[in-house]
Amino acid sequence: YVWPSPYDFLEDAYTVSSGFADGGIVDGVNPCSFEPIGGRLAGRQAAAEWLRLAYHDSATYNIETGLGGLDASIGFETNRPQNIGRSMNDSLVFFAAFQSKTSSMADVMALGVILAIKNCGGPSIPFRAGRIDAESGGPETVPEPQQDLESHTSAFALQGFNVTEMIGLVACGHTIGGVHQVDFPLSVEGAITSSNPDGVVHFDSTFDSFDNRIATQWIDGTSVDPLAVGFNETTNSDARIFAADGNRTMQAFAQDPDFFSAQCGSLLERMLNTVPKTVQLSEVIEPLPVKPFELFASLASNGSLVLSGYVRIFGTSAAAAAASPANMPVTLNWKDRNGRTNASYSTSAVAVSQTSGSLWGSVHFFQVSAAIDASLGISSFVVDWAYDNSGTLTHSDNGGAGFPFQDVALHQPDKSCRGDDLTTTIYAVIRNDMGPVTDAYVEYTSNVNHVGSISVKQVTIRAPLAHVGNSTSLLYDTYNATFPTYPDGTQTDEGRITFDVVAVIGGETYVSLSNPEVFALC
Ligand code: HEM
Repeated sequence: YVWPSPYDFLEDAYTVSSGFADGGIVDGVNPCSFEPIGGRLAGRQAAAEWLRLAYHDSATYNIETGLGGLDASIGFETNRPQNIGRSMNDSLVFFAAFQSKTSSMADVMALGVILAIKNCGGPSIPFRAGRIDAESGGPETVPEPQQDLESHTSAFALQGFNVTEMIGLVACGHTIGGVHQVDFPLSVEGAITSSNPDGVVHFDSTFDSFDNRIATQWIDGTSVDPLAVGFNETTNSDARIFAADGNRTMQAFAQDPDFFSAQCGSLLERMLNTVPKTVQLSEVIEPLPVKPFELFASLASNGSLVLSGYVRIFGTSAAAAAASPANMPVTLNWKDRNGRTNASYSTSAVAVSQTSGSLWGSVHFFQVSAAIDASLGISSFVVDWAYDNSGTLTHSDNGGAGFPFQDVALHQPDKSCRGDDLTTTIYAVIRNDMGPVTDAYVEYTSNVNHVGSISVKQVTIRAPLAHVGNSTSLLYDTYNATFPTYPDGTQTDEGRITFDVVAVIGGETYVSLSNPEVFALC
């Protein structure tokens, strides 16, 4: 895809997993053994909890009706016996922080699982976005360990998975994590200690590695899986499932770790992409090689435009990994508002001193700060860059047309502020030399409790921008809008707040997209 896109936030979170501009999701599952709630719950494993959560959410799918699947309906289902334990709500609370106008809970869950599995040494699962959160719970179709093989086979068939695929999915799910005595006393006993307060018994000896150990131990008779060799025959559902095809699938997994990894990759991809039939998923989202990050233009006190923010460069090559950002030439060349280029429409971006990490390659950030003559303006830019000073420059033009950039409706972040009375005031400047401004407003998206679920849902309000007067430039007028930070009173601090600044002039709409929440006090 090309920038800007509604998927930019998810792409950022997918791509950057540590350091500067850290997306923040991987921090919840790094290392793979990491306990939830910032490492405070001994014996529990966030990565495993996320994967179980996503499975239980997707398990409401019905292939005959095309309803259910990964739609965050799990938020309304956590009080069911099938979903026993604190883990599901803990995971949902973690994910809620990443919900926004452009990232549903179901998308964040899918992304979380993909990042967690990769970080645990598992396969690279392609990520698609576009899931829509359900408004209520789904049917009670999550399999339970005391059920017989026939029930499990038909439950998986209803979700669209045959017997071989059921064996695969269960083995891929049960290669990390384990069973907790506090929640499953019929399957685990004598495991609770002071350092293991929930009494977890892992499925295999490498619970913190997404590997084929679950299969090798099952095949060579050293399995420790409480749902396979547990004291209670009735709840040994893994044993019944693993042997459902005479152990053929488990044997193949045990023999070939690459086969296991590849099968898990494609089965889990299908599981995560099991969505209600009305939902259209996006194309696969992969890191863009060059992408702006938090790049915006505003009007300075001397009347010139200032372009500020960052450019991100991502690559998977050895050169990308070896590059030292301080030695990378990165130049941003823009076109003025009439589409013209000029040698002086250029600025060097400076390497950000803090490094960044990605699970998928190497990622480097460069800071942009350029004054632009307001009368000339800007309409798009390209980035010319190389991994070292002697290298030939790569010309990145965002798929051909350059990175589009409008200079008509600009948020003024240094003026916008929050009142003590929980109001937010957004300041903007809008060009005054293009004809009458027929409409101007802020579209502000915040989060309200999703009653019945611990996740949140988004509410967007439109606040008209009122004309205030002049600005520091003869070419721009100042506008502002004041509205409640939590517009309908039931807002929560969870989830991300973003807003767009919009101006309509001569039938054209100009938007300053996805500005971050305002915290400065008035
Ligand atoms: C017949 C099908 C299945 C049954 C009966 C079953 C049952 C269970 C049970 C009883 C637990 C223990 C939960 C706890 O103590 O917190 C568990 C854990 C887990 N399950 Fe399954 N499961 C099934 C299929 C799957 C599938 C298909 C996946 C994913 C693809 C999956 C992923 C997990 C994970 C990751 C854990 C570990 C959770 C943790 O350590 O907190 N399960 N499962």
